[in-house]
Amino acid sequence: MTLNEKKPRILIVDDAPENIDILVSLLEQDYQVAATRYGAQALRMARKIKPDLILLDVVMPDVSGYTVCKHLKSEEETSGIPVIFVSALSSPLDETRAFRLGAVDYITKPFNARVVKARVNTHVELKRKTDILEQLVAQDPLTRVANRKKLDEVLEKEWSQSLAIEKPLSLIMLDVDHFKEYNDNYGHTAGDKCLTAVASGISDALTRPGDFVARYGGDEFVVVLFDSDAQNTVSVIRRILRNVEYLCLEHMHSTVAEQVTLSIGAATLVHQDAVDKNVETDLDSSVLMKAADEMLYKVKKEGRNGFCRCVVPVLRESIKQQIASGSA
Ligand SMILES: Nc1nc2c(ncn2[C@@H]2O[C@H](COP(=O)(O)OP(=O)(O)OP(=O)(O)O)[C@@H](O)[C@H]2O)c(=O)[nH]1
Repeated sequence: MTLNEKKPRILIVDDAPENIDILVSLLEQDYQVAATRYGAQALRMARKIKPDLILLDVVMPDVSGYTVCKHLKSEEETSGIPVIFVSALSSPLDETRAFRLGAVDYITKPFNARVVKARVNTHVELKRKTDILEQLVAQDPLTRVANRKKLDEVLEKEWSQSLAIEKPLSLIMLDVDHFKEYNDNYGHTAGDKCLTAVASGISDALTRPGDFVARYGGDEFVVVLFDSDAQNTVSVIRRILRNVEYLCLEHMHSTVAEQVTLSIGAATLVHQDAVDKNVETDLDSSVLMKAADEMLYKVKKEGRNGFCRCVVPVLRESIKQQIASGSA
């Protein structure tokens, strides 16, 4: 491990303080260790600190380890955390139940400290490799922003969330102007560098933790902004345009400017109360892509190097439910 690398995090959950003490002293040299005696608190801590591994007792006074494991595996943000049960229960039935619930290992008490450490090391290493693989699967190898597969996943999730809690959702589609000419004249390697720099310019313009950028393909990028109304979306677009302008990437073969510029189309999903002919009731996330793409096409047609945006109205879910139940 290099100096800058953080130690992996381990959460110990055991109702006996003496067991916690033994495990902490065994692991604290190589890991950041947190501990709790309560199942319910273990769930809260797991969501907050996102440990790389959980050592979980079965019999606890409030919530059993089995229940904790079931909850961990059912929630998206904690389902990937490996769980090793450490328990005095040693029947095959107990062990198989733990594995059925998603545990990666089962250690019976009284345990041998060296064996515990060896098993912990193995599972933490496996988790590290899984994390790397998951990141690679979701990443565009050239620009290191998310890839299209990840975009599909994120958009679907944000779309459902937007409908469920009636928050606006914005999608921005960005395309480098005359990128073919850039490639043809400056070469493919310079083209790659240009795309990487543009991707950084876009990423740097995104300020909130949930803001998301993906390479859609070729010289096209897509940004997804949850809970971002039209006004905030315009601010983000302006920041992106400014960042790319500041890159000062020479493009003497563009008809628009002497440097690399972008054309941008954006669409914002807004939730409305009234049923009128302009307000759609049943839409899916592809409508935002389509609307942003149409706006992008408009900008291209009008001379490039700028942006155009629109609003996609959708009927509030709560109103839809009232209509369905006949109370509206
Ligand atoms: N260097 C590089 N070029 C790529 C990559 N992926 C796609 N391209 C090139 O991107 C160019 C996209 O060209 P077009 O779709 O015609 O777009 P454009 O020239 O920007 O035209 P407008 O969008 O209308 O301004 C093509 O020349 C592709 O070969 C890549 O990963 N690296």
